[in-house]
Amino acid sequence: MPTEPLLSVEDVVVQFGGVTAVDHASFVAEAGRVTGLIGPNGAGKTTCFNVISGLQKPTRGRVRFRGRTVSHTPVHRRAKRGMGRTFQRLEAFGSLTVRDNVRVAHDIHRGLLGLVRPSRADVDGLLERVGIAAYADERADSVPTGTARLLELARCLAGDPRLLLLDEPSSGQDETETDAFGQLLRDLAAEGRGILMVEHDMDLVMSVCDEIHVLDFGRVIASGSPAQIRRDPVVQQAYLGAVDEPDGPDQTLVLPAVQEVAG
Ligand SMILES: Nc1ncnc2c1ncn2[C@@H]1O[C@H](COP(=O)(O)OP(=O)(O)OP(=O)(O)O)[C@@H](O)[C@H]1O
Repeated sequence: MPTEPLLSVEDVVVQFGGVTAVDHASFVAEAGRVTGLIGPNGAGKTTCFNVISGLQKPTRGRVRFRGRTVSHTPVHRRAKRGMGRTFQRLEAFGSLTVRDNVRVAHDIHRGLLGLVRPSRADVDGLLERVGIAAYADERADSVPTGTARLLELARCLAGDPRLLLLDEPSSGQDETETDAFGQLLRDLAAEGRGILMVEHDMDLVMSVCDEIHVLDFGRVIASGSPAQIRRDPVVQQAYLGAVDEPDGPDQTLVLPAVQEVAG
């Protein structure tokens, strides 16, 4: 009998007044795989993340996670069931050290504030895992943006999630950091975690994802492997069409991958 995917988004619609932000979108994210969710600015990616994590109720459709429908389950219960999320904006406590931020996240996730403290080795192990141990004693608001993004990931991992929802996790990272980050994502997936990532860095998306879903005007216009997505004419049109519009990060980042194929 085929097993159900870790996460399924099924025929989800989200309307904000007259704006249809998500338009009958269906896609899955599997355990042990890195799944990319890409699309031009305003395509509905963040709204999908909000529906999946529980910040936004779908107008219609449903979300299934680990075999249960969670469309109306509160955020904290989804988190408890194994859903972890990082945000585009940084959420860490600026006046605390990097180490204490992870310690607090650990306490919050385990719901044992003040009763069972994680050991320093547990916390430092997470910092080492994401490659920011050297910043352990720095205030969170003093570290570079790329490091702050990795701190978000460490805080998320403190909850030992089965599914990680990562919203533009590599922004602010330089090329070396992004390469290391890609390897970390592969390692996390190899442990059996599912990763669903919204990301504008197409080199990272194409090198690290097992599967990619492309949104445009709220609709899923393509799903497939990086190679399939690269050569999909509908995807190329969605991005090439965006060239006529004001400059945004999507266009410059995506076009090289598309042109590579065209050439
Ligand atoms: N709370 C809201 N109220 C009204 N419209 C909204 C709201 N949130 C999002 N939208 C609209 O829904 C559409 C999808 O937005 P969303 O932020 O999900 O796109 P996105 O793909 O994440 O974009 P970006 O890549 O720029 O972050 C856009 O037209 C946006 O203006």
